[in-house]
Amino acid sequence: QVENCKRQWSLQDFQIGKPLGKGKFGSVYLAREVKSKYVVALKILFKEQIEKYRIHHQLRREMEIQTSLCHPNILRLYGWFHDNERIFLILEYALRGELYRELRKNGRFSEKQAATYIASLTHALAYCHENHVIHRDIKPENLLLDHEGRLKIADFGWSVQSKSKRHTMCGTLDYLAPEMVENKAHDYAVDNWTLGILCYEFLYGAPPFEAESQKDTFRRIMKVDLSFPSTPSVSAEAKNLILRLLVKDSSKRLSLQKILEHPWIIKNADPNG
Ligand SMILES: Cn1ncc2ncnc(NCCc3cnc(NC(=O)Nc4cccc(C(F)(F)F)c4)s3)c21
Repeated sequence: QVENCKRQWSLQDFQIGKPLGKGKFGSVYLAREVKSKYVVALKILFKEQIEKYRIHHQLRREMEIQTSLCHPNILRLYGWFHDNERIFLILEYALRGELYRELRKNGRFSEKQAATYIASLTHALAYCHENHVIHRDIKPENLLLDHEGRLKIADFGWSVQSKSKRHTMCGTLDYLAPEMVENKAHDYAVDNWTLGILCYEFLYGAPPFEAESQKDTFRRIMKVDLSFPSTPSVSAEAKNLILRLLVKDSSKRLSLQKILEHPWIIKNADPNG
């Protein structure tokens, strides 16, 4: 009979390899599906943690969202399974790991590399927004690189399927848009703000509103207290793009389409991602 496409996976189907990373709710391991020898990443979450923090609805939403998204710059969630105490996410394996390790290693990226990453992110976010998904938690830790150095957005644990405005407070401090900091209703434009934050961080090596305390970072975000250090020297076009994204009024932020048409992106981004 025809093999049912949504076959039930179990731990016996996989050989577990080296740990790839540790998260708050569980760890990720390299793994290989025994029959096909296909290499994946296996994220292991503990049910008792998921229940304790009452986030099972988020996990269900992530499954729905992630299994419906298919884009070269979005890390695939192939499926999932569970046993008595754990939930396993079967994920696409990104061989070159977390982008922020590259960023910390190099200090910062060249304008060509930064523009290529921003263009890939913009394509992925445009695809998400077309599918009514706001990621809301785009930060270097959630960006992975595959074997060709292509950027993959991962961890939709905080994303939402949104047709209306959202209120949930989430995400790390440095990347929060003003309307999220004020816990106001927010929409897709929060991801545009975050692109501005990341563009700055890729070029200067640190996010623009970094401060000693959370309070100071909040204050700097609310004031859009942005300054460009004299070193490293960054092109005027790059600064122009950052200034067009880090705008407090979310309706005035450059649209994803306009980012792809921006002179700095046209001039510097590698079209092959
Ligand atoms: C480090 N690394 N290196 C190579 C590599 N290749 C692939 N993946 C890696 N890492 C895993 C990336 C992730 C993708 N999707 C995730 N999803 C998630 O973590 N979801 C999640 C977690 C906790 C709570 C909730 C809940 F309940 F709130 F919804 C949801 S994590 C890799």
